[in-house]
Amino acid sequence: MLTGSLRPAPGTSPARALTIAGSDSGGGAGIQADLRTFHCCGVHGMSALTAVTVQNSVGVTGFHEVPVDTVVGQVEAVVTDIGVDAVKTGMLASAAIIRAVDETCGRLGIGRGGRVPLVVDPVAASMHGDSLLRENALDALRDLFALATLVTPNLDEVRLLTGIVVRDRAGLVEAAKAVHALGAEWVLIKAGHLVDDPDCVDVLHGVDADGEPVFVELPGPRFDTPHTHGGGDTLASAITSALARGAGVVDAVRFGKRYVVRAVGESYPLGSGVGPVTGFWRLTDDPV
Ligand SMILES: Nc1ncnc2c1ncn2[C@@H]1O[C@H](COP(=O)(O)OP(=O)(O)OP(=O)(O)O)[C@@H](O)[C@H]1O
Ligand SMILES: Cc1ncc(COP(=O)(O)O)c(N)n1
Repeated sequence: MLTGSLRPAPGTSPARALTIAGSDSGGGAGIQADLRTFHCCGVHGMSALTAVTVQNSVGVTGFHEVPVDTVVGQVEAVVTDIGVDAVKTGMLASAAIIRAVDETCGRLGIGRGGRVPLVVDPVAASMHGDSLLRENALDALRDLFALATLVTPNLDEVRLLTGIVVRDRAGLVEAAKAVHALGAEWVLIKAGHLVDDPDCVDVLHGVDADGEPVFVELPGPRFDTPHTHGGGDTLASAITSALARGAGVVDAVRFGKRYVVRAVGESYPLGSGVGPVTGFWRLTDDPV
């Protein structure tokens, strides 16, 4: 449970989180969703942009990668000056960017073996099925898992990464074991795409301090809405915010699930296609 004011006490600084991800010009997913969620979770948000997508509520018509040196430069600039308490990756776009992020994070003490937790959301495609990852980048993405405190694949990403097709809740557990075997410390399998299940029960899997396997079910309702754009980003960045504020992985994931359930429950239509989840549901009116 995260307690305390969301705003820093006068003269103190809030926890700091960094997203390494792509821009969604429609504002529903990507760095826009991540920064919105960081702010609403009381965390100072920073970004290292990897790609600019041409995107709206109907789909993604193209993307342009940021040069690798500029991606690395953004990470180094903020980490060496401002410092960081947790990092999240989203759309990494290409094998070259993934490998550079892997090397940079390892060198700066981000991820397993370091001081700073790393959440890897292995974004491969948009919810419309448009690719957000260049061909031949899957091996680099799998390699990055070895550095991850937590990876958060959806069911399409599970299939791409492991070949496993999940059809029911038992399949979620099998998927969690298979993805965990790729090297991450913890794995959260998201059940949003299991559309025949009346609920959305995500599964978290890792190993406890005694080396014993741990499985945690994250139950939640399934809302009857098409407007779930950015749900995965909002979940992973809420988890990252909680980690930045000092929570352990299991508590951070429970917080993230509570956060995204509310965001999906209050999602809104936008444009002529799929609207976003409300990552800012925590905002309250300021009576003036
Ligand atoms: N219709 C829904 N009602 C309630 N919760 C949902 C719904 N759809 C997805 N979720 C929840 O939202 C989170 C994101 O899950 P999902 O499987 O959709 O990930 P994703 O595909 O990566 O998201 P995105 O659409 O952002 O790519 C999970 O916690 C999931 O259980
Ligand atoms: C820049 C960027 N990052 C991530 C997503 C995935 O989100 P979704 O699956 O909701 O389309 C996206 N569409 N765009």
